[in-house]
Amino acid sequence: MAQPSKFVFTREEAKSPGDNPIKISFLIPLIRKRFSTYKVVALGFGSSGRVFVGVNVEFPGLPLHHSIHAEQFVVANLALNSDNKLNYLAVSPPEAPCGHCRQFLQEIREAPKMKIILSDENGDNLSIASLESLLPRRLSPDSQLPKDVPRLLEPRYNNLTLSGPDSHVPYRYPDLKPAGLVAANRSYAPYSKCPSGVALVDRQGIVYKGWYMESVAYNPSLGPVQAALVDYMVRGGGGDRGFADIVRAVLVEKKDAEVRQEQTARMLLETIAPNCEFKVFHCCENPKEN
Ligand SMILES: O=c1ccn([C@H]2C[C@H](O)[C@@H](CO)O2)c(=O)[nH]1
Ligand SMILES: [Zn+2]
Repeated sequence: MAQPSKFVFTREEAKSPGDNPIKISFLIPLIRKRFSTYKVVALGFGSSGRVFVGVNVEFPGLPLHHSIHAEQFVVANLALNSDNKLNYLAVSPPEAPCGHCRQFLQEIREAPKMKIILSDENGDNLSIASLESLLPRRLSPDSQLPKDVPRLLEPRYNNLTLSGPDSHVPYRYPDLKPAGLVAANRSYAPYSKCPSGVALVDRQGIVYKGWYMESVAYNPSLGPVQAALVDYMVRGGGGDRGFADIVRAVLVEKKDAEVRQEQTARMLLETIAPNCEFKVFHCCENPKEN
């Protein structure tokens, strides 16, 4: 039987005393023990009743803005598991989500109503604040996007197909190109309209994928490699060997896109997985049917 993920708890496992979802922060010390090298842990309570874990991820050798915040990890974990709502969010005490994450979280529908669980440094004295109260004068996606545009975590399909001279040439590793396209088709890029997806393969031949998630405030956006690394970590990729076990990666994005991930993705992968073979495939939007 497959090992259960340490990054997703089922409804049963997440049951806290009294089965009260707001008490999910009782899980934090447990996770902290498991991930003693990480400093920040976040827990997200999704609409399916599962609890999703996030940790902060730093990349030695790279500028700090490539890091993944624990809260962003939670959001990517929800997205990978197709849970489309984040009802409660807790961060390891005594932290609360930082400003960057408060802004990133705005991309989720009805984000202002999201409940943030706060506690003292021991994890006691729980209280709940709405995200709105923590970020009252925010830049809101509502001012930029029509209501019917799917928000982050809502199902979406970008209608992308592979394009260019090599689009029909099978790649040596047949799983990878379609996985990158599937990821790009789930990417949330409503502002730039430049979606992208990444698929990674480890030494065991297991495929992981993740997609670019944009923020209306641009900088809090999560890159497609970072999102794929969340999948890699959630599913235990690399075991104790970490990212060095990633042997191949593909990026799928639009050719000549205004927001291009290629250079950053290459740099990130070269730094964390020096033996990784990296390939870029281009895509375009299928013409709309009348
Ligand atoms: O809300 C926050 C604030 C910081 N961090 C991480 C980023 C970095 O890895 C470390 C120091 O800021 O903590 C988070 O994960 N969430
Ligand atoms: Zn943060």
